[in-house]
Amino acid sequence: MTATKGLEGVVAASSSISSIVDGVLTYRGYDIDDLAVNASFEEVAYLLWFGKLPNQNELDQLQKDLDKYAVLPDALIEQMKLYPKDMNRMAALRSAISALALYDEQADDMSREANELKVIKLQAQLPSIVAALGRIAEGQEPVAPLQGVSIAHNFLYMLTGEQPEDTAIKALDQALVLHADHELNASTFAARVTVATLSDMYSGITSAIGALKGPLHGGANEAVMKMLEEIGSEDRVESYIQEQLSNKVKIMGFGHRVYKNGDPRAKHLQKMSRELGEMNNDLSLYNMSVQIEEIVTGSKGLKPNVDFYSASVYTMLGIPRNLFTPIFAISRVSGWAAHILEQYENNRIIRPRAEYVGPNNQEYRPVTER
Ligand SMILES: CC(=O)SCCNC(=O)CCNC(=O)[C@H](O)C(C)(C)COP(=O)(O)OP(=O)(O)OC[C@H]1O[C@@H](n2cnc3c(N)ncnc32)[C@H](O)[C@@H]1OP(=O)(O)O
Ligand SMILES: O=C([O-])CC(=O)C(=O)O
Repeated sequence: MTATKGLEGVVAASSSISSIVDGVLTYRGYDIDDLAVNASFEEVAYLLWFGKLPNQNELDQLQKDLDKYAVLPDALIEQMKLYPKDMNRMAALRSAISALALYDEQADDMSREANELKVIKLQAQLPSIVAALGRIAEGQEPVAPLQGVSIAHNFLYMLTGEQPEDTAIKALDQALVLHADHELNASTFAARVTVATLSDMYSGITSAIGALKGPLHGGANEAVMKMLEEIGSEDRVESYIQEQLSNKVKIMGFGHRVYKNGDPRAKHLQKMSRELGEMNNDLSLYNMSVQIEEIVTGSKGLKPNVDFYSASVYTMLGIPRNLFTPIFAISRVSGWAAHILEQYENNRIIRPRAEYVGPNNQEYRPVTER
């Protein structure tokens, strides 16, 4: 038995949710380039869960269901207020989603019907939790969700307490579409491993949030922004990046396990970053990002991934850095939930083997003889 480090190239599940073939990403057979410019996040979430784009009645019903469940249990809000103010927002989100299961009487009901309802509840509640955590950490009261508006609109409203601009809603909605699913990435795999033991959906999503938090995965978007802040100005990009590269430090937001010729989502986020910069009359973050890309791609051949330009996009939308990865989770919970439903439909426990490389033939000696 020989291990494949990082399971590179190992096909570990069959799935009909999303695919990456020759650098083209599709959700249920729809090209991400098509969905990114034409579909709303709600349509995409429905597509991932139910395998088809919704008609108007189905979309209206989804909106009603999301409205119904977006309101958080009071007890959860009170609990979140007890979290330390300097909490890591992803750790707090992981804890809050785990706690949410305690307030769902159907958490352990494994029927398809109950699981589909949990999908809607989680999609509705996760944005409310992220916005509430953002406000609580700043010493503000959470803002109750609006009814009848998109998740992008509601999230920006709940975070700021103010009606967002249409351009901000559109940009966030597109970012949510782009992040919704991505085949067997680390957090989706974590979710599938957890529920393949026939554990409940909340456990699967909690595992996924833990996996997304790391800087090699979803946490990279915050790490990119930290890097941009450290660089500070366009004239410092070249020296900063060259120094990192010569010290063999990874440049966050670059590289990918599957895409070797570029992530198809990055160009949409780059365009959004430029457009927001032009609108704000401040292209500095965009220009710095382009310079970084030129240097890293030029010297290492590495291309930006989905996390690279999303950092400048979210900052220009006025979102604090420590909420970038939670926003990724607001979108990706749609994909995690679709994968969990798929796993339950055709389940087998996920239990690979390990190649043992430790010592052999050891003999036990009593503690007094060691
Ligand atoms: C939503 C997402 O999860 S997208 C990914 C987000 N993560 C990041 O942006 C973090 C930075 N990138 C990385 O760490 C990696 O590219 C990953 C985690 C995305 C992929 O990892 P792997 O497939 O294991 O690639 P691996 O780390 O083996 O890289 C191959 C080579 O490229 C180098 N490399 C990969 N990414 C980078 C980078 N961002 N900066 C500098 N060098 C890099 C590695 O050091 C390695 O070089 P070597 O062969 O000389 O040792
Ligand atoms: O697929 C991966 O390994 C990481 C990624 O881009 C994602 O989860 O969106």
